Amino acid sequence: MHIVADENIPLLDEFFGEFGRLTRLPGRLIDQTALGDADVLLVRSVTRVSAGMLAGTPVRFVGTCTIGTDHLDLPGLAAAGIEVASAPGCNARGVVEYVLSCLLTFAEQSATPWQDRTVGIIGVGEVGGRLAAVLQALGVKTLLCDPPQASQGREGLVELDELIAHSDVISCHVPLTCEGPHPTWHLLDARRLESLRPGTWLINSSRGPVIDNQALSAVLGQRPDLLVALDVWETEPLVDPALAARCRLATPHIAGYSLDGKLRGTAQIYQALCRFLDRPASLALEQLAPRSGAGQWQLEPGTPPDWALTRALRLVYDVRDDDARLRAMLNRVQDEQESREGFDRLRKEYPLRRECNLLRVVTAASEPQLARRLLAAGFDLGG
Ligand SMILES: NC(=O)C1=CN([C@@H]2O[C@H](COP(=O)(O)OP(=O)(O)OC[C@H]3O[C@@H](n4cnc5c(N)ncnc54)[C@H](O)[C@@H]3O)[C@@H](O)[C@H]2O)C=CC1
Ligand SMILES: O=C(O)C(=O)[C@H](O)COP(=O)(O)O
Repeated sequence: MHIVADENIPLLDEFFGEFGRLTRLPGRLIDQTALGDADVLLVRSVTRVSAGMLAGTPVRFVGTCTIGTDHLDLPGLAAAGIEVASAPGCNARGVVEYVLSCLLTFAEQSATPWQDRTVGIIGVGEVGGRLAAVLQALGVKTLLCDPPQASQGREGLVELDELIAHSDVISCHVPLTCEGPHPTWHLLDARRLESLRPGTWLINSSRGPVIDNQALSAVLGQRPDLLVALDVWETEPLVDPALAARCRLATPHIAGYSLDGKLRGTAQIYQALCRFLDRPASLALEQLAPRSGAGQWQLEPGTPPDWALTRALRLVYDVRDDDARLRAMLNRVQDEQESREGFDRLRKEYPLRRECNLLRVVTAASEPQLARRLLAAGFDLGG
């Protein structure tokens, strides 16, 4: 068997070596010619895969080690009889940590406590659902919008315009879709962006085109009161430098880039391939992954209780580091091609980031009450 895979997928040899020959390629360079006689294609989010691309190749299985699937032509691949697997939820915890870190940063920048703000969450699936759970456990008021779930009878959800009208913070966690009853392409368009409440904090770690970037740049030019964090960009890997300059936080699509999240993605696709080939999945992530990050964080002795959670979050992940790296790259590059390459390099050479064990950090700091609330949220805070 011949497997062609994005070189940025970790543990490729360990999980897929037993299946046959492995060819690693930069994800953006995988095309029909590169596939050659491949039977299996393993990608992350930067490789667009359609039935046309696979026509004439032996590929019968496509696995994406990511949550998002907008880079795959799912109906076309299904019609061509090609099996497709993705990795739901694999890096959701990392994205939640990203959003929490944005909240802390905006709170510091605006000298406003984030716990007092109403957080509107658009898309309440793996990421949005976990974010809502942890915020609610911390006593933060949330407004949730998810029309697909509403149409299936889920209660307690609001319409998007109502969410916008009543939220101090808005965080987007929808898939990118252009068709169907609830498309998300330009979900936040000029009209909705103009209607944001004064001082709104807006965070997008879903997909770039969920927000009309041109409209956002124009609105930010008129509305310095809005604090915006963008992890994803409409023209990725190209970042509009003027828009980045108007955002308070700008990062290169790394919200879910914990090592743990990436490894989970690989393991989920390994299991899916084993199912497809009807063979036992003999390898488990626990055997192959480096030891968990648990225990590496310690709060300073005497950290005041009301500061413990903030310190714990900052220790685990600090979005300001990723923001600084992207801005340094944007300042350095001479042209758009260098900018594209710089964006991809920041992701390829991403520093080691482990998911948090907030609960352990907080418990170690003798914060039993806080720990109990976090635990009650059902938020999986790490092993
Ligand atoms: N920046 C990053 O590093 C990462 C980005 N993502 C992106 O985040 C997206 C969400 O991830 P998950 O929560 O795991 O996906 P999910 O599929 O579990 O949840 C998405 C939710 O959005 C809802 N939804 C769909 N259309 C909607 C609409 N028009 N308005 C409101 N809600 C709508 C769905 O009903 C679903 O409940 C992914 O599709 C991916 O594109 C995911 C992981 C990492
Ligand atoms: O899982 C997703 O969906 C994501 O957005 C990934 O974190 C993106 O990772 P790459 O495909 O860009 O490595």
